[in-house]
Amino acid sequence: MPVFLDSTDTDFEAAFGALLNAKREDSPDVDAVVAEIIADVRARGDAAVLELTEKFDRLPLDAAGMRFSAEEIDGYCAQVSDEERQALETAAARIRAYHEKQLPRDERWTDDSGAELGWRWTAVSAAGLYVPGGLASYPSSVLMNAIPAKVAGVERLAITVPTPDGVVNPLVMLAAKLSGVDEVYRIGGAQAIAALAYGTETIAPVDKITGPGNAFVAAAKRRVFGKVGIDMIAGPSEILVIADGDNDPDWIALDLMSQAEHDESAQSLLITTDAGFGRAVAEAVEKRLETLERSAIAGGSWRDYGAVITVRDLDEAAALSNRIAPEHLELCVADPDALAEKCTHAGAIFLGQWTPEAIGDYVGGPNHVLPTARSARFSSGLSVMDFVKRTTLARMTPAALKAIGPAAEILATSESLEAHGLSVTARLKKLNG
Ligand SMILES: NC(=O)c1ccc[n+]([C@@H]2O[C@H](COP(=O)([O-])OP(=O)(O)OC[C@H]3O[C@@H](n4cnc5c(N)ncnc54)[C@H](O)[C@@H]3O)[C@@H](O)[C@H]2O)c1
Ligand SMILES: N[C@H](CO)Cc1c[nH]c[nH+]1
Ligand SMILES: [Zn+2]
Repeated sequence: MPVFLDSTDTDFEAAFGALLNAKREDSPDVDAVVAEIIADVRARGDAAVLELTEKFDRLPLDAAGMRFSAEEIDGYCAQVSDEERQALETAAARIRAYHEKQLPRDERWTDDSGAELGWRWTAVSAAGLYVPGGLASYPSSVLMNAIPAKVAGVERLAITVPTPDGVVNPLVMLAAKLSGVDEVYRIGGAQAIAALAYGTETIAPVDKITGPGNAFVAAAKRRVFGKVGIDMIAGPSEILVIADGDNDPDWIALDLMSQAEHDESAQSLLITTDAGFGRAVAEAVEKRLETLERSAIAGGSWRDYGAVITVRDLDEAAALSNRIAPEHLELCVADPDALAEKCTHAGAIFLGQWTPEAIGDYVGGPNHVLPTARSARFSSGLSVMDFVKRTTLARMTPAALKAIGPAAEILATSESLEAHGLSVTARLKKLNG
Protein backbone atom coordinates (compact mmCIF):
# COMPACT_ATOMS: atom_id res chain seq x y z
CA MET A 1 0.00 0.00 0.00
CA PRO A 2 1.15 3.58 -0.65
CA VAL A 3 1.00 6.31 2.00
CA PHE A 4 -2.39 7.89 2.72
CA LEU A 5 -2.24 11.58 3.60
CA ASP A 6 -4.94 14.04 4.58
CA SER A 7 -4.27 17.75 4.27
CA THR A 8 -6.20 18.38 7.50
CA ASP A 9 -3.85 16.17 9.57
CA THR A 10 -1.45 18.01 11.86
CA ASP A 11 1.60 16.15 10.54
CA PHE A 12 0.59 16.64 6.88
CA GLU A 13 3.37 19.13 6.03
CA ALA A 14 6.10 16.80 7.29
CA ALA A 15 4.70 13.80 5.42
CA PHE A 16 4.18 15.78 2.21
CA GLY A 17 7.71 17.17 2.47
CA ALA A 18 9.07 13.63 2.77
CA LEU A 19 7.19 12.71 -0.41
CA LEU A 20 8.63 15.69 -2.29
CA ASN A 21 12.17 14.92 -1.15
CA ALA A 22 12.12 11.19 -1.87
CA LYS A 23 15.50 10.48 -3.47
CA ARG A 24 14.15 8.57 -6.40
CA GLU A 25 16.77 9.43 -8.97
CA ASP A 26 19.58 11.66 -7.78
CA SER A 27 20.94 9.55 -4.95
CA PRO A 28 24.66 9.88 -4.11
CA ASP A 29 25.14 6.15 -4.87
CA VAL A 30 23.90 6.53 -8.44
CA ASP A 31 25.93 9.67 -8.96
CA ALA A 32 29.16 8.08 -7.71
CA VAL A 33 28.76 5.09 -10.04
CA VAL A 34 27.99 7.40 -12.95
CA ALA A 35 31.03 9.62 -12.25
CA GLU A 36 33.25 6.54 -12.45
CA ILE A 37 31.65 5.33 -15.68
CA ILE A 38 32.07 8.70 -17.38
CA ALA A 39 35.72 8.95 -16.30
CA ASP A 40 36.35 5.44 -17.62
CA VAL A 41 34.79 6.17 -21.03
CA ARG A 42 36.76 9.42 -21.31
CA ALA A 43 39.98 7.59 -20.51
CA ARG A 44 39.53 4.37 -22.49
CA GLY A 45 36.90 5.13 -25.16
CA ASP A 46 35.48 2.10 -26.98
CA ALA A 47 37.19 -0.40 -24.66
CA ALA A 48 35.34 0.99 -21.63
CA VAL A 49 32.00 1.19 -23.48
CA LEU A 50 32.32 -2.42 -24.61
CA GLU A 51 33.22 -3.68 -21.12
CA LEU A 52 30.35 -1.77 -19.50
CA THR A 53 27.90 -3.03 -22.14
CA GLU A 54 28.92 -6.59 -21.34
CA LYS A 55 28.60 -5.90 -17.62
CA PHE A 56 25.23 -4.11 -17.56
CA ASP A 57 23.48 -5.42 -20.68
CA ARG A 58 25.09 -8.87 -20.73
CA LEU A 59 26.09 -8.23 -24.32
CA PRO A 60 29.59 -9.08 -25.51
CA LEU A 61 30.44 -6.89 -28.52
CA ASP A 62 33.45 -5.75 -30.46
CA ALA A 63 33.84 -2.18 -31.70
CA ALA A 64 32.59 -3.07 -35.19
CA GLY A 65 29.39 -4.54 -33.72
CA MET A 66 28.51 -1.46 -31.70
CA ARG A 67 26.67 0.19 -34.58
CA PHE A 68 23.72 -1.51 -36.31
CA SER A 69 24.53 -1.98 -40.00
CA ALA A 70 22.06 -0.86 -42.67
CA GLU A 71 21.36 -4.54 -43.48
CA GLU A 72 20.61 -5.32 -39.83
CA ILE A 73 18.22 -2.37 -39.60
CA ASP A 74 16.42 -3.46 -42.76
CA GLY A 75 16.24 -7.04 -41.47
CA TYR A 76 14.55 -5.92 -38.23
CA CYS A 77 12.17 -3.60 -40.11
CA ALA A 78 11.03 -6.54 -42.22
CA GLN A 79 9.94 -8.33 -39.03
CA VAL A 80 7.39 -5.66 -38.12
CA SER A 81 3.75 -6.55 -38.79
CA ASP A 82 1.56 -4.31 -40.98
CA GLU A 83 -0.58 -3.45 -37.97
CA GLU A 84 2.43 -2.34 -35.94
CA ARG A 85 3.84 -0.37 -38.89
CA GLN A 86 0.56 1.47 -39.29
CA ALA A 87 0.41 2.29 -35.59
CA LEU A 88 3.96 3.70 -35.73
CA GLU A 89 3.10 5.68 -38.87
CA THR A 90 0.00 7.12 -37.18
CA ALA A 91 2.08 8.15 -34.19
CA ALA A 92 4.87 9.59 -36.38
CA ALA A 93 2.44 11.66 -38.49
CA ARG A 94 0.70 13.11 -35.42
CA ILE A 95 3.98 13.87 -33.63
CA ARG A 96 5.38 15.53 -36.78
CA ALA A 97 2.28 17.68 -37.31
CA TYR A 98 2.37 18.85 -33.69
CA HIS A 99 6.08 19.67 -33.73
CA GLU A 100 5.99 21.50 -37.07
CA LYS A 101 3.88 24.14 -35.30
CA GLN A 102 6.78 24.79 -32.92
CA LEU A 103 9.27 26.03 -35.55
CA PRO A 104 10.35 29.50 -34.40
CA ARG A 105 10.58 32.49 -36.77
CA ASP A 106 13.55 34.74 -37.46
CA GLU A 107 12.96 38.44 -36.68
CA ARG A 108 14.54 41.59 -38.15
CA TRP A 109 13.49 45.24 -37.56
CA THR A 110 14.84 48.80 -37.51
CA ASP A 111 14.36 50.77 -34.31
CA ASP A 112 14.01 54.52 -33.66
CA SER A 113 17.79 55.07 -33.63
CA GLY A 114 18.14 53.54 -37.10
CA ALA A 115 19.80 50.39 -35.72
CA GLU A 116 18.87 47.18 -37.48
CA LEU A 117 18.28 44.41 -34.93
CA GLY A 118 17.01 40.88 -34.82
CA TRP A 119 17.72 37.25 -34.30
CA ARG A 120 18.13 34.13 -36.37
CA TRP A 121 17.52 30.46 -35.50
CA THR A 122 19.87 27.72 -36.64
CA ALA A 123 19.86 24.01 -35.92
CA VAL A 124 22.28 22.14 -33.69
CA SER A 125 24.70 20.26 -36.00
CA ALA A 126 24.81 16.89 -34.26
CA ALA A 127 22.43 15.47 -31.66
CA GLY A 128 22.64 12.26 -29.65
CA LEU A 129 19.24 10.75 -28.93
CA TYR A 130 18.98 8.44 -25.94
CA VAL A 131 16.34 5.76 -26.29
CA PRO A 132 15.82 3.72 -23.11
CA GLY A 133 15.86 -0.06 -23.24
CA GLY A 134 16.56 -1.60 -19.84
CA LEU A 135 13.24 -2.61 -18.31
CA ALA A 136 11.10 -1.92 -21.39
CA SER A 137 11.73 -0.99 -24.99
CA TYR A 138 10.63 2.36 -26.41
CA PRO A 139 9.98 2.73 -30.16
CA SER A 140 7.78 5.69 -29.18
CA SER A 141 10.80 7.45 -27.65
CA VAL A 142 12.66 7.12 -30.96
CA LEU A 143 9.87 9.12 -32.63
CA MET A 144 9.63 11.63 -29.78
CA ASN A 145 13.38 12.37 -29.98
CA ALA A 146 14.04 12.15 -33.69
CA ILE A 147 11.01 13.90 -35.18
CA PRO A 148 11.51 17.29 -33.48
CA ALA A 149 15.23 17.08 -34.30
CA LYS A 150 14.46 16.46 -37.98
CA VAL A 151 11.84 19.23 -38.04
CA ALA A 152 14.50 21.58 -36.61
CA GLY A 153 16.94 20.56 -39.36
CA VAL A 154 19.65 18.76 -37.34
CA GLU A 155 22.15 17.28 -39.80
CA ARG A 156 23.52 14.35 -37.82
CA LEU A 157 21.40 12.25 -35.48
CA ALA A 158 22.89 9.36 -33.51
CA ILE A 159 20.69 7.06 -31.45
CA THR A 160 21.93 4.95 -28.56
CA VAL A 161 19.69 2.19 -27.26
CA PRO A 162 20.64 -0.60 -24.85
CA THR A 163 19.71 -4.11 -25.96
CA PRO A 164 19.93 -6.29 -22.83
CA ASP A 165 21.06 -9.83 -23.72
CA GLY A 166 21.17 -8.68 -27.33
CA VAL A 167 17.38 -8.60 -27.64
CA VAL A 168 16.29 -5.99 -30.19
CA ASN A 169 12.73 -4.69 -30.56
CA PRO A 170 12.23 -4.48 -34.35
CA LEU A 171 9.87 -1.50 -33.86
CA VAL A 172 12.76 0.55 -32.46
CA MET A 173 14.58 0.01 -35.75
CA LEU A 174 11.53 0.81 -37.84
CA ALA A 175 10.91 3.97 -35.80
CA ALA A 176 14.51 5.03 -36.51
CA LYS A 177 14.05 4.33 -40.20
CA LEU A 178 10.72 6.19 -40.38
CA SER A 179 12.40 9.15 -38.67
CA GLY A 180 15.31 9.12 -41.14
CA VAL A 181 18.01 8.07 -38.64
CA ASP A 182 20.56 5.45 -39.70
CA GLU A 183 23.24 5.91 -37.02
CA VAL A 184 22.11 3.60 -34.23
CA TYR A 185 24.34 2.10 -31.50
CA ARG A 186 23.42 -0.81 -29.21
CA ILE A 187 24.71 0.77 -26.04
CA GLY A 188 22.95 2.38 -23.09
CA GLY A 189 23.19 3.82 -19.61
CA ALA A 190 25.79 6.33 -18.44
CA GLN A 191 28.38 4.83 -20.82
CA ALA A 192 26.25 5.79 -23.83
CA ILE A 193 25.81 9.34 -22.55
CA ALA A 194 29.58 9.61 -21.98
CA ALA A 195 30.35 8.21 -25.45
CA LEU A 196 28.00 10.73 -27.08
CA ALA A 197 29.42 13.62 -25.07
CA TYR A 198 33.14 12.88 -25.32
CA GLY A 199 33.32 10.61 -28.34
CA THR A 200 35.17 7.31 -28.69
CA GLU A 201 37.09 5.72 -31.55
CA THR A 202 33.76 4.54 -33.02
CA ILE A 203 31.32 7.26 -31.99
CA ALA A 204 31.90 10.88 -32.99
CA PRO A 205 30.90 13.33 -30.24
CA VAL A 206 27.65 15.26 -30.56
CA ASP A 207 26.71 18.80 -29.56
CA LYS A 208 23.53 18.03 -27.65
CA ILE A 209 22.05 14.96 -25.95
CA THR A 210 18.32 14.52 -25.53
CA GLY A 211 16.01 11.79 -24.35
CA PRO A 212 14.69 9.98 -21.33
CA GLY A 213 16.25 7.27 -19.21
CA ASN A 214 16.57 5.76 -15.77
CA ALA A 215 18.38 7.27 -12.79
CA PHE A 216 21.82 6.41 -14.25
CA VAL A 217 21.04 8.09 -17.55
CA ALA A 218 19.58 11.16 -15.81
CA ALA A 219 22.65 11.47 -13.55
CA ALA A 220 24.99 11.11 -16.54
CA LYS A 221 23.16 13.86 -18.44
CA ARG A 222 23.52 16.15 -15.41
CA ARG A 223 27.25 15.45 -15.37
CA VAL A 224 28.02 15.99 -19.08
CA PHE A 225 26.02 19.22 -19.26
CA GLY A 226 28.35 22.03 -20.25
CA LYS A 227 30.53 19.82 -22.43
CA VAL A 228 27.37 19.25 -24.48
CA GLY A 229 23.87 20.66 -24.21
CA ILE A 230 21.11 18.55 -22.73
CA ASP A 231 17.38 18.88 -23.09
CA MET A 232 16.39 18.42 -19.43
CA ILE A 233 16.32 15.82 -16.70
CA ALA A 234 13.86 13.26 -18.05
CA GLY A 235 14.26 10.49 -15.49
CA PRO A 236 11.97 7.87 -13.96
CA SER A 237 8.34 8.54 -14.89
CA GLU A 238 5.78 10.28 -12.71
CA ILE A 239 2.06 10.87 -12.73
CA LEU A 240 -0.19 12.96 -10.54
CA VAL A 241 -3.92 12.44 -10.99
CA ILE A 242 -6.29 14.98 -9.48
CA ALA A 243 -9.73 13.38 -9.39
CA ASP A 244 -13.06 14.11 -7.78
CA GLY A 245 -15.30 11.28 -6.59
CA ASP A 246 -17.15 11.18 -9.91
CA ASN A 247 -14.70 8.83 -11.65
CA ASP A 248 -14.29 5.10 -12.17
CA PRO A 249 -11.71 3.98 -9.55
CA ASP A 250 -10.40 1.29 -11.90
CA TRP A 251 -9.64 3.80 -14.69
CA ILE A 252 -7.70 5.98 -12.28
CA ALA A 253 -5.92 2.93 -10.85
CA LEU A 254 -4.78 1.97 -14.34
CA ASP A 255 -3.60 5.51 -15.07
CA LEU A 256 -1.51 5.41 -11.89
CA MET A 257 -0.11 1.99 -12.80
CA SER A 258 0.69 3.12 -16.36
CA GLN A 259 3.57 5.16 -14.97
CA ALA A 260 4.34 2.94 -11.97
CA GLU A 261 5.15 0.08 -14.35
CA HIS A 262 8.02 1.99 -16.01
CA ASP A 263 10.52 1.71 -13.18
CA GLU A 264 10.81 0.93 -9.48
CA SER A 265 11.81 4.58 -9.09
CA ALA A 266 8.62 5.83 -10.80
CA GLN A 267 6.09 7.82 -8.79
CA SER A 268 2.28 7.71 -8.99
CA LEU A 269 0.22 10.10 -6.88
CA LEU A 270 -3.50 10.66 -6.49
CA ILE A 271 -4.99 13.83 -5.02
CA THR A 272 -8.70 13.65 -4.41
CA THR A 273 -11.42 15.66 -2.72
CA ASP A 274 -13.16 12.39 -1.77
CA ALA A 275 -11.40 10.16 0.81
CA GLY A 276 -13.68 7.21 0.03
CA PHE A 277 -12.82 7.45 -3.66
CA GLY A 278 -9.11 7.51 -2.76
CA ARG A 279 -9.50 4.25 -0.84
CA ALA A 280 -11.47 2.72 -3.73
CA VAL A 281 -8.65 3.60 -6.16
CA ALA A 282 -6.03 2.06 -3.85
CA GLU A 283 -8.12 -1.12 -3.66
CA ALA A 284 -8.50 -1.15 -7.46
CA VAL A 285 -4.71 -0.85 -7.78
CA GLU A 286 -4.19 -3.86 -5.50
CA LYS A 287 -6.67 -5.84 -7.60
CA ARG A 288 -4.94 -4.89 -10.84
CA LEU A 289 -1.55 -5.75 -9.37
CA GLU A 290 -2.76 -9.33 -8.93
CA THR A 291 -2.90 -9.76 -12.71
CA LEU A 292 -0.51 -7.19 -14.23
CA GLU A 293 2.52 -8.90 -15.68
CA ARG A 294 4.65 -5.93 -14.64
CA SER A 295 3.29 -6.02 -11.08
CA ALA A 296 6.76 -6.46 -9.58
CA ILE A 297 7.90 -3.10 -10.95
CA ALA A 298 4.53 -1.33 -10.70
CA GLY A 299 3.81 -2.63 -7.20
CA GLY A 300 7.34 -1.75 -6.09
CA SER A 301 7.18 1.89 -7.10
CA TRP A 302 3.57 2.21 -5.87
CA ARG A 303 4.53 0.92 -2.41
CA ASP A 304 7.77 2.91 -2.16
CA TYR A 305 6.79 6.24 -3.71
CA GLY A 306 3.00 6.20 -4.31
CA ALA A 307 0.54 8.27 -2.29
CA VAL A 308 -3.17 9.00 -2.00
CA ILE A 309 -3.76 12.51 -0.69
CA THR A 310 -7.14 13.81 0.42
CA VAL A 311 -7.67 17.57 0.21
CA ARG A 312 -10.46 19.95 1.19
CA ASP A 313 -11.03 21.38 -2.30
CA LEU A 314 -9.56 21.72 -5.78
CA ASP A 315 -7.76 24.97 -4.95
CA GLU A 316 -5.77 23.05 -2.38
CA ALA A 317 -5.19 20.29 -4.96
CA ALA A 318 -3.77 22.85 -7.42
CA ALA A 319 -1.48 24.34 -4.77
CA LEU A 320 -0.06 20.90 -3.88
CA SER A 321 0.27 20.01 -7.56
CA ASN A 322 2.37 23.15 -8.11
CA ARG A 323 4.68 22.10 -5.28
CA ILE A 324 5.04 18.62 -6.80
CA ALA A 325 5.54 19.95 -10.35
CA PRO A 326 4.71 16.55 -11.84
CA GLU A 327 5.89 15.24 -15.18
CA HIS A 328 2.31 14.22 -16.08
CA LEU A 329 -0.80 15.77 -14.57
CA GLU A 330 -4.21 14.23 -15.23
CA LEU A 331 -7.21 16.34 -14.31
CA CYS A 332 -10.28 14.12 -13.91
CA VAL A 333 -12.69 16.70 -12.55
CA ALA A 334 -15.89 18.35 -13.78
CA ASP A 335 -14.12 21.46 -15.12
CA PRO A 336 -10.56 20.45 -16.02
CA ASP A 337 -9.86 23.71 -17.90
CA ALA A 338 -10.58 25.82 -14.83
CA LEU A 339 -8.29 23.61 -12.73
CA ALA A 340 -5.58 23.60 -15.42
CA GLU A 341 -5.45 27.41 -15.22
CA LYS A 342 -4.30 27.07 -11.63
CA CYS A 343 -1.79 24.26 -12.24
CA THR A 344 1.19 26.19 -13.52
CA HIS A 345 4.08 23.75 -12.94
CA ALA A 346 3.65 20.51 -14.89
CA GLY A 347 5.36 18.88 -17.87
CA ALA A 348 2.12 17.85 -19.58
CA ILE A 349 -1.53 18.21 -18.61
CA PHE A 350 -4.23 15.74 -19.64
CA LEU A 351 -7.67 17.28 -19.56
CA GLY A 352 -10.68 15.23 -18.50
CA GLN A 353 -11.48 11.58 -17.90
CA TRP A 354 -11.32 10.64 -21.59
CA THR A 355 -7.64 11.54 -21.83
CA PRO A 356 -5.54 8.81 -20.26
CA GLU A 357 -1.88 9.77 -19.97
CA ALA A 358 -0.94 6.81 -22.18
CA ILE A 359 -2.44 8.59 -25.19
CA GLY A 360 0.24 11.23 -24.70
CA ASP A 361 2.94 8.55 -24.48
CA TYR A 362 2.16 7.33 -27.97
CA VAL A 363 -0.16 9.14 -30.32
CA GLY A 364 -1.51 12.41 -28.91
CA GLY A 365 1.08 14.53 -30.72
CA PRO A 366 2.82 16.42 -27.88
CA ASN A 367 6.20 15.08 -26.80
CA HIS A 368 6.44 12.41 -24.10
CA VAL A 369 10.03 13.29 -23.14
CA LEU A 370 9.19 15.42 -20.11
CA PRO A 371 10.86 16.92 -17.04
CA THR A 372 10.86 14.80 -13.87
CA ALA A 373 11.98 15.13 -10.25
CA ARG A 374 10.22 18.50 -9.86
CA SER A 375 12.19 20.02 -12.75
CA ALA A 376 8.91 21.09 -14.41
CA ARG A 377 9.27 24.11 -12.09
CA PHE A 378 11.89 25.41 -14.53
CA SER A 379 11.93 23.29 -17.68
CA SER A 380 9.63 21.98 -20.39
CA GLY A 381 9.10 18.88 -22.45
CA LEU A 382 11.27 18.14 -25.47
CA SER A 383 10.44 20.27 -28.48
CA VAL A 384 11.86 21.64 -31.72
CA MET A 385 13.29 24.46 -29.58
CA ASP A 386 15.71 21.99 -27.98
CA PHE A 387 17.37 21.44 -31.34
CA VAL A 388 17.84 25.06 -32.37
CA LYS A 389 19.73 28.02 -31.00
CA ARG A 390 19.24 31.73 -31.43
CA THR A 391 21.92 34.10 -32.70
CA THR A 392 21.30 37.80 -32.25
CA LEU A 393 21.98 40.26 -35.08
CA ALA A 394 22.77 43.98 -34.93
CA ARG A 395 23.80 46.55 -37.55
CA MET A 396 24.57 50.19 -36.73
CA THR A 397 24.22 52.91 -39.32
CA PRO A 398 26.28 56.08 -38.80
CA ALA A 399 23.15 57.82 -37.49
CA ALA A 400 22.43 54.98 -35.08
CA LEU A 401 26.01 54.98 -33.80
CA LYS A 402 25.82 58.73 -33.21
CA ALA A 403 22.56 58.26 -31.31
CA ILE A 404 23.50 55.41 -28.97
CA GLY A 405 27.35 55.29 -29.11
CA PRO A 406 27.92 57.97 -26.40
CA ALA A 407 25.98 55.90 -23.85
CA ALA A 408 28.23 52.93 -24.64
CA GLU A 409 31.32 55.14 -24.12
CA ILE A 410 30.09 56.17 -20.67
CA LEU A 411 29.28 52.60 -19.62
CA ALA A 412 32.67 51.35 -20.87
CA THR A 413 34.40 54.01 -18.75
CA SER A 414 32.32 53.00 -15.72
CA GLU A 415 33.56 49.43 -16.18
CA SER A 416 37.18 50.63 -16.72
CA LEU A 417 37.23 48.79 -20.03
CA GLU A 418 39.23 51.24 -22.09
CA ALA A 419 39.37 49.52 -25.45
CA HIS A 420 35.62 48.99 -25.40
CA GLY A 421 35.01 52.72 -25.13
CA LEU A 422 37.74 53.64 -27.61
CA SER A 423 36.32 51.28 -30.27
CA VAL A 424 33.21 53.46 -30.23
CA THR A 425 35.05 56.76 -29.80
CA ALA A 426 37.26 56.12 -32.85
CA ARG A 427 34.21 55.69 -35.06
CA LEU A 428 32.35 58.64 -33.57
CA LYS A 429 35.40 60.83 -34.18
CA LYS A 430 35.38 59.92 -37.84
CA LEU A 431 31.62 60.61 -38.06
CA ASN A 432 31.88 63.91 -36.24
CA GLY A 433 34.72 64.95 -38.55
N1 LIG B 1 10.73 11.40 -18.32
C1 LIG B 1 10.49 10.92 -19.51
O1 LIG B 1 10.21 11.67 -20.43
C2 LIG B 1 10.56 9.44 -19.78
C3 LIG B 1 10.14 8.89 -21.00
C4 LIG B 1 10.27 7.50 -21.22
C5 LIG B 1 10.84 6.72 -20.23
N2 LIG B 1 11.24 7.29 -19.05
C6 LIG B 1 11.95 6.57 -18.01
O2 LIG B 1 13.08 5.98 -18.64
C7 LIG B 1 13.52 4.92 -17.83
C8 LIG B 1 13.90 3.74 -18.67
O3 LIG B 1 14.66 2.93 -17.83
P1 LIG B 1 15.21 1.55 -18.25
O4 LIG B 1 15.96 1.00 -17.09
O5 LIG B 1 14.11 0.76 -18.82
O6 LIG B 1 16.20 1.83 -19.47
P2 LIG B 1 17.48 2.77 -19.60
O7 LIG B 1 17.96 2.59 -21.00
O8 LIG B 1 17.21 4.14 -19.13
O9 LIG B 1 18.56 2.15 -18.62
C9 LIG B 1 19.21 0.94 -18.88
C10 LIG B 1 20.68 1.11 -18.63
O10 LIG B 1 20.90 1.50 -17.27
C11 LIG B 1 22.19 1.12 -16.89
N3 LIG B 1 22.15 0.53 -15.55
C12 LIG B 1 21.22 -0.29 -15.04
N4 LIG B 1 21.58 -0.67 -13.79
C13 LIG B 1 22.77 -0.09 -13.53
C14 LIG B 1 23.66 -0.10 -12.41
N5 LIG B 1 23.38 -0.78 -11.31
N6 LIG B 1 24.80 0.61 -12.50
C15 LIG B 1 25.10 1.33 -13.61
N7 LIG B 1 24.29 1.38 -14.70
C16 LIG B 1 23.14 0.68 -14.66
C17 LIG B 1 22.68 0.10 -17.88
O11 LIG B 1 23.74 0.66 -18.59
C18 LIG B 1 21.50 -0.14 -18.80
O12 LIG B 1 21.93 -0.26 -20.13
C19 LIG B 1 12.40 4.64 -16.84
O13 LIG B 1 12.78 5.19 -15.60
C20 LIG B 1 11.22 5.39 -17.41
O14 LIG B 1 10.32 5.79 -16.39
C21 LIG B 1 11.13 8.62 -18.83
N1 LIG C 1 5.46 7.71 -19.90
C1 LIG C 1 6.79 7.84 -20.45
C2 LIG C 1 7.30 9.22 -20.08
O1 LIG C 1 7.47 9.35 -18.73
C3 LIG C 1 6.85 7.67 -21.95
C4 LIG C 1 6.42 6.36 -22.47
C5 LIG C 1 6.84 5.74 -23.60
N2 LIG C 1 6.20 4.57 -23.73
C6 LIG C 1 5.36 4.48 -22.72
N3 LIG C 1 5.51 5.55 -21.97
ZN1 LIG D 1 4.53 5.80 -20.08
